[in-house]
Amino acid sequence: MSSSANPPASSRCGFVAIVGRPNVGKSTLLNALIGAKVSIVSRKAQTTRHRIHGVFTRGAEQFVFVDTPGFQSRHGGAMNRMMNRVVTQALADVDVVVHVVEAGKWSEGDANLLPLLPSRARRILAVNKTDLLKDRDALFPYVARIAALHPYDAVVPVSAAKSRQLDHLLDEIAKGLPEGEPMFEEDTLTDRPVRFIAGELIREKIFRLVGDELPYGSTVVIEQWEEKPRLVRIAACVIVDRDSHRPILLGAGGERMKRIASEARQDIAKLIDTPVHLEIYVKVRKGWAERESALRDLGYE
Ligand SMILES: Nc1nc2c(ncn2[C@@H]2O[C@H](COP(=O)(O)OP(=O)(O)OP(=O)(O)O)[C@@H](O)[C@H]2O)c(=O)[nH]1
Repeated sequence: MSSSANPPASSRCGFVAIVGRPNVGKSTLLNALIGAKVSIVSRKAQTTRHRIHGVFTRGAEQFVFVDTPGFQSRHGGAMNRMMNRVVTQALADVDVVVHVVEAGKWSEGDANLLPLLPSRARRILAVNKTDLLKDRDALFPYVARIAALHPYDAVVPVSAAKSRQLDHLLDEIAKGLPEGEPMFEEDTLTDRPVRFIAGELIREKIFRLVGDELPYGSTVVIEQWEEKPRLVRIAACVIVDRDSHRPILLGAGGERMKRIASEARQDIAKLIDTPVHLEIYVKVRKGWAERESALRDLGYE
């Protein structure tokens, strides 16, 4: 028998969304899953409708985690319906959705997501914070109760904080990734990808801290990246579409922007393992979002 009898493992790559009501541990889980790997990716020439949160490559499998901003909505009524549409669109073409819940807890916020889980994606229920469970036997009736509400493809109890069962979760996610070449290439640690990720980290803070108030038409540009011996000096610019968006970003007395910058600075410093000095400016460029979305519709980013 020749060794060619074993065909090479085919590669898989796909989009994964992590969803769940606030505070269930989505960010912690994402960080635990991708860890520092987020620092060493660069975008291959390709287009995507998604905002990428992080990319994790494991052997021949590439997991592209995407952002689903609509889940941050805390509004009711018409706003809620609008946000549901945003969520539905964001989830329309992901391959895997991981619905995170907190072990032993189930509330309206959890239930509200069920109708939004797309049936064509692989749907995984991740029962997080299992480390807090006093009675592990209680997990079975809990899972059975939720599984009766929605036809999940898999259920995985995890602890994001203690990194428990994460490989098992990745195995279950991988089953839903379509066969295909990786969209991102693993790269050495050069400026470009790190800058790109730094921009994404700032963007993520904006989404977390400004939430639904800021319409989609904002982007982050890294304007300066200066490496000193023990410090990296970064100047970033947030481009918004309207004058009225600037005070939303800044917050009262500039507090909100201070928090965005402070949280982003900490994440970037962790990413590059060097202290960071970060300044963020806000620039208004009228009509920018429209041009941007027109470009995006044409397949450009
Ligand atoms: N004990 C324990 N705590 C956890 C676990 N995962 C997350 N947490 C904690 O739960 C809290 C919320 O975690 P986040 O990751 O911010 O939750 P989130 O779902 O991203 O929250 P939002 O951004 O509000 O939607 C934090 O205090 C975490 O430290 C876990 O597995 N075990």
